[in-house]
Amino acid sequence: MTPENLMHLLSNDQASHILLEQLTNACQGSLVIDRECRIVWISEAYRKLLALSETFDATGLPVERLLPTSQMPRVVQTGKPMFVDLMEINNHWCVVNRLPLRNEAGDVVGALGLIFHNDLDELQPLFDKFARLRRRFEQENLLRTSRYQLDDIIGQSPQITQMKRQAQRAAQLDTTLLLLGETGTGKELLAQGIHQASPRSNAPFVGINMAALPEPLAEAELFGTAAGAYTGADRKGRIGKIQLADGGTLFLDEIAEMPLAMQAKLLRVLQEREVEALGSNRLISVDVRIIAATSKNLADLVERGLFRADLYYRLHVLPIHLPPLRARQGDIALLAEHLLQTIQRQTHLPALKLSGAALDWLNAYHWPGNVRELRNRLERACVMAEGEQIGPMDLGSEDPISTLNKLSLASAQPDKAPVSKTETVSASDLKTLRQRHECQLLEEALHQHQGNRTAAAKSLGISRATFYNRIRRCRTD
Ligand SMILES: Nc1ncnc2c1ncn2[C@@H]1O[C@H](COP(=O)(O)OP(=O)(O)OP(=O)(O)O)[C@@H](O)[C@H]1O
Repeated sequence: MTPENLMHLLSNDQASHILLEQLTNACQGSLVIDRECRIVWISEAYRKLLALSETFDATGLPVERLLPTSQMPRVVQTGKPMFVDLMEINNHWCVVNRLPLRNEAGDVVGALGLIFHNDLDELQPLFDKFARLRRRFEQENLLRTSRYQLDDIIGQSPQITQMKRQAQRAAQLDTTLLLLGETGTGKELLAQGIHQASPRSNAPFVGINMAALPEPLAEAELFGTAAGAYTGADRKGRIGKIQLADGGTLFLDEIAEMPLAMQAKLLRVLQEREVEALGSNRLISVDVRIIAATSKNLADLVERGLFRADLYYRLHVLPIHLPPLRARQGDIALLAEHLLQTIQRQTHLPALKLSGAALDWLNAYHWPGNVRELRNRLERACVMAEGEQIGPMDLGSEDPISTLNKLSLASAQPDKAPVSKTETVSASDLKTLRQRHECQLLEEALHQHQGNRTAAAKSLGISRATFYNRIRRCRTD
């Protein structure tokens, strides 16, 4: 790709050409990607910095293939520039500036990245400190970052717009938050977005899923263990997630699964802002913002004595409700388009469009696994579709679980799925029927995946935690 071709992407006017040439000369590397995040231009200096061989043609490659941690796709996606970011490229510390490129109509057509690594001597102490900290964190496997911003939450429905507004306001406050929504509605995405939009964005975002860890492990993970208190791997002691999140945000996913004894300890952290590692009698002050999330009805659990009322009130200061996908009809097409682009970018599968019938099916489906399920179904469709369009069958419209959910759709949205006048199905029949079918499907999926729960959950388009909960319920009923 020549600079002329590049200019064709941007505009043909001479002034932009000269400006780009000057920018390229002024820095020690420049890179341009198009809307699909593929490289359309890479300067000679950048090629040298990356030590690319002379014959290697990088144009047309997804930028993440050349630079796996590149933030350029984010710039294309958000249309917002990113100034003065630190990035290590081939053992050189660089200062990177990234700018969106727009056409005459103002639409983002790509992004330009400019790298500086000469004459940065005065920044050397900063680089050294950054590198030292990073090494330490990597060695201790402690590096945690949040990948998402509030802008990454796709949707224009009134429900999602209101939720984003609430989240934006909540980000500025430092209070504890409780995110309430079904599985796959984007609670973790929202928690990360709030952290990024908060004054704590430069500090760690640490997440823990209470449903994914057995009780004894969960306590050590969260509160840490004191040196010498245990034998084996924990002999040296371990920093708990609460302490790791010091200065930043701690995301407690599936909080309803937290054992009662641990709830009491967490309450102390919330009240006193102090943490005591297992096997230690020393209290350490911590400054963390807690964002908890659940898909359960916590108030109901409190009534049944399964969740502490005092902790519930501490957490319930600022609840944010995430709407289920079936209640955001207007967002389904938008999300599907966005997710298809992401899947195609990440997997390099051919670009496919949804047929009208596929879109109708997406809009009519009940979405028990919400956005996560939508993504999984689209991913599968990209692999299964034989033509240039994705049809309803490619999305799994004939799966037993889809049919099953049409039943629940009938009960949830009576105006969308009329029931024959002669049929009288009681709600409890439907519930039992659904549960029985669901248990069968869960067991079948588990069998198909040789007992691997993560794979089984994935094949059903639900989270691992939901899978654990549901199969536990099936086996105890
Ligand atoms: N509004 C949205 N825009 C774009 N992607 C979304 C949106 N909501 C959810 N997703 C995507 O859907 C997937 C599931 O989201 P996430 O893990 O945040 O859900 P969750 O509510 O925390 O699920 P669980 O309760 O099962 O843990 C992720 O890949 C996330 O990026």
